[in-house]
Amino acid sequence: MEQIVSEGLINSVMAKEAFVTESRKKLIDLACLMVVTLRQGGKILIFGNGGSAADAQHMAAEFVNRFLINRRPLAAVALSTDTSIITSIGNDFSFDEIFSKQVQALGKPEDLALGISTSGSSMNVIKGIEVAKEIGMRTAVLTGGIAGDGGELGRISDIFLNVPTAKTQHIQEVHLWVEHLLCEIVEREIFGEE
Ligand SMILES: O=C(CO)[C@@H](O)[C@H](O)[C@H](O)[C@H](O)COP(=O)(O)O
Ligand SMILES: [Zn+2]
Repeated sequence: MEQIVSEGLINSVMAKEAFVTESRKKLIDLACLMVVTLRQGGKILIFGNGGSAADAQHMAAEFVNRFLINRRPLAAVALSTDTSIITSIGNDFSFDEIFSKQVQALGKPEDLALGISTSGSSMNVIKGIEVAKEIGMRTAVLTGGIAGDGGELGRISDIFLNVPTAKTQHIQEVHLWVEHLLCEIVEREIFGEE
C-alpha cells in the first residue's frame, strides 16, 4: 500500500512536469482563445466522457459562477449533464452523436468547443469537434497518451494540450490542474484583480 501511494505521487508529479515542459505555451494560447471567445460574446461548450464529463461540468461551473473572483458570469455550458438529451440521442441514434447533436443545436461561429479525452480517440468527442469545425467554431482539446500528438483529436483541433503519459488517472489529474489554471488566467485577464 505504501508503494501504491509513493508511486501514485511520483507518477502524478512527473505527468505534470512532462506536460509543462511540452505545452506551457499552448496552455497560454488556449487561455487567450478563451478570453477572445468570451470577450466577443461567444460561449464555451465543454464535453467528455466519464471523469472528463465531470471535468466538463466542473469547469462550466467555475466560469458561470466564479473561480477566484466575484464577477459577472461567463458563458460556458457542459454537454455531459442533461440525461434526457444524452439518453434520447444515445437510444434513438448513437452514443457517438451525444455531443455533436448538442453542438449543432447550440454552437455559433463565435463559440469555442472544448473536448476532453484522455485517449484522444473517443468517437463522440471527435464528432463533437468535427461538427464545431463545420459551424466555424474555434476548437480545442485536452488529450493524453505517450505519442504526444493527441491522437485523432489532436490532428483535427485548432489547439490540443496533450499530457504525455499512458496512465489515464494521471492524465485526468493533469487535466483538472490545467482546467483550473485556464479558469484562473481567463478570470484574471478579463476582470483583473477586482
Ligand atoms: O474516470 C475514468 C478513469 O479514471 C473513466 O470514467 C474514464 O473517464 C472513462 O473510461 C472514459 O470513457 C474514457 O474516455 P476518454 O477519456 O478516453 O475519452
Ligand atoms: Zn477516474
